[in-house]
Amino acid sequence: MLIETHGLSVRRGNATVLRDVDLAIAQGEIVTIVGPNGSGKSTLVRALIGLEPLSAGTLWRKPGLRIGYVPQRLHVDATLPMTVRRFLSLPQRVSDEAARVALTRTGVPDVAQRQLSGLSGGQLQRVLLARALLSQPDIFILDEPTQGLDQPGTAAFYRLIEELRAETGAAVLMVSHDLHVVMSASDRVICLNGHVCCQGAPHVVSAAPEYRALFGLGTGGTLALYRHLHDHDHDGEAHAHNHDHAREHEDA
Ligand SMILES: Nc1ncnc2c1ncn2[C@@H]1O[C@H](COP(=O)(O)OP(=O)(O)OP(=O)(O)O)[C@@H](O)[C@H]1O
Repeated sequence: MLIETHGLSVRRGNATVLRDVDLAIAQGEIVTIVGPNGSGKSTLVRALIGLEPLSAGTLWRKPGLRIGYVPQRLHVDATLPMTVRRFLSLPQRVSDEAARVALTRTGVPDVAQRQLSGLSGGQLQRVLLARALLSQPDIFILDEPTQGLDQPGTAAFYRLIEELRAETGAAVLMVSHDLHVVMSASDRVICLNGHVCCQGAPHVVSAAPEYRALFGLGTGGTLALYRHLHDHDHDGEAHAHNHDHAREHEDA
């Protein structure tokens, strides 16, 4: 295992944002977290990285685990001059050659001397991925890395993630709202709503007629998928836990 949690909980003020989360990520697998807005996906990712203190439970990371984190958003201050090349050497200095190889591998070979603030959304995501790649991670952790990209851009980005997984053997943990990605590119799907509502192999979900009817519905489809997973028993392959219907309806 690379990362394992037991009973992980996170509070913010009086609110419990995450409660009793048990999960484990093994080497080389692609795990996708889905869930409605505000269900704690980003908080979970940040907790796994060590950016959120736990209020209860345990978090174990393999000793020496290297994480390549691609955040949901990077707020680039346009008044702060910063070339892509310099950015790639933060916090750890990398050679020109390593930077060139990483940018080429992520499909943006010509941006090294460009200002970070002048990149398109798609270029910036690839630069962030190049930076993650440079840390030679055991696991990539990506929080909605394709937010703001168009459909072809999104598809190409996820193909790249899969290629990198195959080439490096790194695991991938990502938050995604894109149903096609969840179904085609994940080994395992975790549904979150403040706690783990259910998890299982995507084929278990995609085999269901209800899911087929939903496939391709776009943004509405994610929540529908999420409901579907709650409403059906998948022969024990997905584990249903108690879940918070009031919250679900509120989010709908
Ligand atoms: N900095 C913060 N201070 C206080 N509450 C916060 C903070 N960040 C998030 N929260 C709250 O924690 C809960 C979980 O937020 P989180 O961002 O983890 O959800 P999410 O599933 O990633 O949502 P989204 O799909 O909208 O990105 C929400 O109720 C949110 O309002």
